[in-house]
Amino acid sequence: CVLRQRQERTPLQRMLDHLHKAIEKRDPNQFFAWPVTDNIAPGYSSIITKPMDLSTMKQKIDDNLYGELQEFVADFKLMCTNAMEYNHVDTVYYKASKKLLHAGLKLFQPDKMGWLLQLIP
Ligand SMILES: CC(=O)c1cc(-c2ccccc2)c2ncccn12
Repeated sequence: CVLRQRQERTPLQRMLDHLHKAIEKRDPNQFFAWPVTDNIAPGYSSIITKPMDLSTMKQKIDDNLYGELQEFVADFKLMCTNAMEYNHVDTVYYKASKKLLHAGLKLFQPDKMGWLLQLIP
């Protein structure tokens, strides 16, 4: 097998690592940590066509699949809106996703991102 030498983290990857950690901290129950399975959420895979979760987002950062910040933000929004689509408004999951969405979007605001945006040449 070809030994893949350790790839250097690009400035964008380092910034996304930071944002990913900040989002994880805002999901203390780890509702968004792993893909939602049909076992825990009946019919999920037939209702949600584009699933997304934090472990998948982490893997995409590591595989350098995000070309720019907006692609990361889009996956974050997808993860939250999926939960608001599948779960009824009076569930813990709906409420947690709404709260996480607003907390996350505050993170991405330029003024909050100031020093982070310096990282990208
Ligand atoms: C994110 C989401 O929709 C979700 C996470 C979970 C979940 C529950 C416990 C542990 C981890 C995730 C869940 N359970 C039932 C229905 C929906 N969910």
